Amino acid sequence: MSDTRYIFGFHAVTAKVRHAPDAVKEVFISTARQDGRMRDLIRAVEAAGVKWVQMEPARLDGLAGGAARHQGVVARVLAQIPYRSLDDVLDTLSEPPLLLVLDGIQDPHNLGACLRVADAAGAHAVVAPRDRAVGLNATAIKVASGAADTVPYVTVTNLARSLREMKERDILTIGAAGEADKSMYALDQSGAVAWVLGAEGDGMRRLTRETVDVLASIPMHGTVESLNVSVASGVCLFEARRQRSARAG
Ligand SMILES: C[S@@+](CC[C@H](N)C(=O)[O-])C[C@H]1O[C@@H](n2cnc3c(N)ncnc32)[C@H](O)[C@@H]1O
Repeated sequence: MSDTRYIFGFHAVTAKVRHAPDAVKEVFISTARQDGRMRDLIRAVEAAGVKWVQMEPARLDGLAGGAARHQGVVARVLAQIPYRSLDDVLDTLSEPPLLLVLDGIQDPHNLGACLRVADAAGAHAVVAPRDRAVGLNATAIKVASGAADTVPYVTVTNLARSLREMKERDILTIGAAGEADKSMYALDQSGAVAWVLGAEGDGMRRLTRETVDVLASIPMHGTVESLNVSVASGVCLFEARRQRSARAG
């Protein structure tokens, strides 16, 4: 039998059922929830031909590892996430790439929030180093609110090499760095862009900084030193989107 794992929360389970029903082996629904939202979910689960069973809330807590709120729904899904390569993603695009590169994010909540914002901004993939970064675990999938199934999460063995490959494809690689003199609003981001964001504590690694085409800052107007990485990702990606729309007229 294939390896399976548990995902939880309405958005994560609904997205999986909608976008990858074959990967959903079973859905567990809390006996304590019989509201309209749950009935909608059950309808979607049945329409996808997926088996579901009711379960006591305490047992659901156990399946979800007791770590996060599962909202009364847990699903057992195939463990293999269909990882795609960067080339796979880039070769199938019908518009200039918009990528989010995360250099060593450690917190699954941040990864989930970055995936969510990447989806919202229409980014084509989130790229991260395979080692030294948090993986797409159940918490990240839950926080992503469904975006873990819509935005490819591409892991690479050598981030600097991948950045060079992006540059060879004429993708402007921009490192987000609070101390950079250049404001991100002064950059032309209306073409192919990869925004590169640093990790929670140390920011971007030296080699990453040296490899990107340009460093740019989000101007800060208050007293805090930096933004949370997912917030910074949102500001950068949405500015790139805004410039594309403005250029398209
Ligand atoms: C929590 S911050 C890390 C702060 C870290 N001390 C540093 O020096 O980068 C995570 C990442 O968000 C991005 N970021 C946060 N605030 C930013 C700002 N004002 N301008 C540009 N990027 C920012 C950067 O990529 C940063 O590495």
